[in-house]
Amino acid sequence: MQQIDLGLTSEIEQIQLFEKVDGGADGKRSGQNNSARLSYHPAFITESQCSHLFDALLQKIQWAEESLWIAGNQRKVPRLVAWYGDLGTNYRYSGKLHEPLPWIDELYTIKQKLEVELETPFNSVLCNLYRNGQDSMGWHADDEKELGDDPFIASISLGQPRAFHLKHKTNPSLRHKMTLNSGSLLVMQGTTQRYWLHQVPKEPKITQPRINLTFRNIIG
Ligand SMILES: O=C(O)CCC(=O)C(=O)O
Ligand SMILES: [Fe+2]
Repeated sequence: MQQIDLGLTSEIEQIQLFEKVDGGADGKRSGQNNSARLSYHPAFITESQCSHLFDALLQKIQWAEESLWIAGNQRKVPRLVAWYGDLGTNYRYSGKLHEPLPWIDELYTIKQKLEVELETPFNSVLCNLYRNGQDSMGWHADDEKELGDDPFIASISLGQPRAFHLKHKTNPSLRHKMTLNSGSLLVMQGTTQRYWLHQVPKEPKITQPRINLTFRNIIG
């Protein structure tokens, strides 16, 4: 495996945390798992590495255009996507089951760094390319059954900073907005996917591309 230096881990900083906002924990869960926790590490990948990594991923990832059938009409998904992972980590998105592409060095290196820093395993990554501000991802939760209960998701952003919104599934007064900068890591854990939705809204004025990598652990 090619070694890629992703920079100093001492720069990691936790600045955001949702705690005990759900009010809906089922009695089986206790302690930390009861909360929807979000932590943001603004410089997980150093600035000097970001542009090199962005260019490599833009070129090497097998970006694909997906379509969705909505009420009998075929609609293009407004971004390019690719799914990488260990053999067998099949994942359903855009209404289709996807088999993983084999790891490329850059993605594998980030996966290993995340596993060390966050002390949790990842066996796959969903890659999204937002070509400009017309590309987006609508409200959803990463709550597919393949991810198990309360999945731990590590989201790396490179390139154009984009807005990231969260809203509680049933309490509309609970909302959170943030910007995901280049080189940042956003960790979503606890009950985030159970009680919250997230989106990357369109920002029509934006002309520059962004790559987002969400590392996941597919179970079984
Ligand atoms: O692009 C992002 O920041 C979010 C991506 C996302 O929510 C997903 O891949 O499920
Ligand atoms: Fe998501």
